[in-house]
Amino acid sequence: MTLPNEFIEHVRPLLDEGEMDAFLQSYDRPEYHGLRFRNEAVREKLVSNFADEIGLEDPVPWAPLSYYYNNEKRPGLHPFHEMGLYYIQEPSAMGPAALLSPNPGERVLDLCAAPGGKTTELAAFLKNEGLLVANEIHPARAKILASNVERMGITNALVLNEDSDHLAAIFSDFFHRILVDAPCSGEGMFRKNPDAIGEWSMENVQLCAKRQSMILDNAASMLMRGGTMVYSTCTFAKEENEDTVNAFLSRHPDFSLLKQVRFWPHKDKGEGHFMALLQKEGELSGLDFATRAPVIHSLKADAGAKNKKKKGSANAMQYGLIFSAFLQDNFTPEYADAFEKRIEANGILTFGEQWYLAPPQCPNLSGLKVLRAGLALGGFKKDRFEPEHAWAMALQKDQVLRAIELNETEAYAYLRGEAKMGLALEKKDCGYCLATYCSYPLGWGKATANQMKNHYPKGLRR
Ligand SMILES: C[S@@+](CC[C@H](N)C(=O)[O-])C[C@H]1O[C@@H](n2cnc3c(N)ncnc32)[C@H](O)[C@@H]1O
Repeated sequence: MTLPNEFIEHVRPLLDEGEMDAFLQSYDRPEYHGLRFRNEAVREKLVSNFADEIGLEDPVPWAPLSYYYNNEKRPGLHPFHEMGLYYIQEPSAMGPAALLSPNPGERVLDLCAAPGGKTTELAAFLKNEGLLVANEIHPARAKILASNVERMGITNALVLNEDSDHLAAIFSDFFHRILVDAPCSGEGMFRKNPDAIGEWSMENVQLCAKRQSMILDNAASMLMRGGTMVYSTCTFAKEENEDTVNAFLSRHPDFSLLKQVRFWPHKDKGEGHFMALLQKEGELSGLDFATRAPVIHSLKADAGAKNKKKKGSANAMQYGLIFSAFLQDNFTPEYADAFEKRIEANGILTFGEQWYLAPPQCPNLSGLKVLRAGLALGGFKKDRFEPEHAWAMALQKDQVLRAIELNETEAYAYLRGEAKMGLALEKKDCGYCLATYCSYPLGWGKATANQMKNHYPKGLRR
């Protein structure tokens, strides 16, 4: 691989004497591939039963639930990937969220989040407890972020499409942990993405450094006293790394640097990455203090209010009843009861006809561009409730009354949008059902006497 001379000379002062050869040679070696499991239970089952099938190799030492894999096995094309059982992620890129390692129940912000590698990793730390705000400024990238959040069955995320500046004006001293995975000149990704070499210039390095400082200042104001923040880039440039951090520390004397880490392609099994762990002085408040007035609609009062005027549409109270009936008809009594309790605690958010189970500690959403707010449950078509794919991805097989287990061929057919034919079901077994493979959800189906109709979203079909 041919690297620009100016880039090589720019990196040289960062390396020890004699290290340059090893650095340059690393560009002619194949890249490392990594994946990260959704949670510990999935990790255990897939490592025990499917390690060969998905090409698992050694664990990635710096990130829980993570493994190198053999790319010839193409785990990104396996149904497990669409089922959100793992996320394909460059191994070094797993470092920043692992360094931040938030605790369940905390309020966490991923400020520059798309496509969602680190968001989904932070979610694994949070175990769906606490609030995860995932923000991305670019609208198309924010949509990809939202779909990855849904694929991974995350129920406590608020996905926003905002400029960091606007968020800073709203969320002052709000988060326990913040990840700033800043836009950068991407030098560390040249081996993985050689096209980026052509876009590299010293002007761009300077431009990125300026933008990073602005984003970091925004993040600083959103962090609670005592909270921690990780700043990360996938570049080598000192201007975007140590210099940015040092300039930040001199502008913010209430912050201290706890740790600074660099990954190098000739020393570590991953691409180039930089991360710094920073802390705001003071004591971290408990997790139980009230968040600012949440805009949460109650199940019975506000839900469906927008539709009240529509001819023939149900009123707010009826929507609540239709939804309760849907819960009773499709889920086990244990799940339905627990879900009603979660509704009482978190509230339901309505966006038009779409219902969401709000994330815990949900902030006031007015004035924010919201793509997802908690768990997308579904919407009302006249007097019927139709569940969202996101809900299926957040379920376990034993929580629903009807699940239809598919074999491998049928699982691939399901992901293409095909129905499963040849069933002979009794009336009680007809209705919404969870299509599963290896006992994990693929998505919704709707069973009639002789077939399961496919409800996999058209936009996701292969
Ligand atoms: C390095 S990428 C993030 C990768 C992501 N954290 C992951 O692990 O998948 C940086 C992202 O920041 C976004 N971005 C740039 N400026 C921003 C700003 N002012 N506020 C929020 N996001 C911004 C870019 O569009 C880009 O998607």
